[in-house]
Amino acid sequence: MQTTVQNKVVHVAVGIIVRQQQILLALRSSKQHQGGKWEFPGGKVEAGETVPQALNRELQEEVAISVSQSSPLMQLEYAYPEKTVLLDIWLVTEFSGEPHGREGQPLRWASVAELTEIPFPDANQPIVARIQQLFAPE
Ligand SMILES: Nc1nc2c([nH]c(=O)n2[C@H]2C[C@H](O)[C@@H](COP(=O)(O)OP(=O)(O)OP(=O)(O)O)O2)c(=O)[nH]1
Ligand SMILES: [Mg+2]
Repeated sequence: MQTTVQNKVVHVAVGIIVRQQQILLALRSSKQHQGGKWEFPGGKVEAGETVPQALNRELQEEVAISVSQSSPLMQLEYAYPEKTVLLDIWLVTEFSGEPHGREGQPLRWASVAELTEIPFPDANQPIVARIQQLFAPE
């Protein structure tokens, strides 16, 4: 008999945090899923939360900023062998606080051009393409 291992989709709020044409990245720890890759900060949406609420909470917990302006950019579902994620990706264009890795994770600001050279989780390629499109000169 064939068994299908497909747990429910994990809904994740992800922030593309922009300041002076650069984007904030955080290094996922080697112990995490997709560890050792750079990510756009964010995390799982909890029961009863809206996505903007989850985004604000996660960005506060992970990089110590408060979102003051954001807009939805795209949604992306991706099936890793071990789980499926629904990435709910928001552009964060205004925030307060100076970002730092509150969980000890290294942070970096990357230009849009640099994004193609950086190792991201496998799901992220369409996000990078969308950001490049967004920032492309006319
Ligand atoms: N934050 C973030 N997660 C991503 C990206 N790309 C990608 O595939 N993911 C996946 C990795 C994880 O399976 C999931 C996010 O979960 P997470 O580990 O950040 O969740 P969390 O912050 O709530 O952390 P935890 O408390 O469960 O450790 O989404 C990305 O760019 N940013
Ligand atoms: Mg996270």
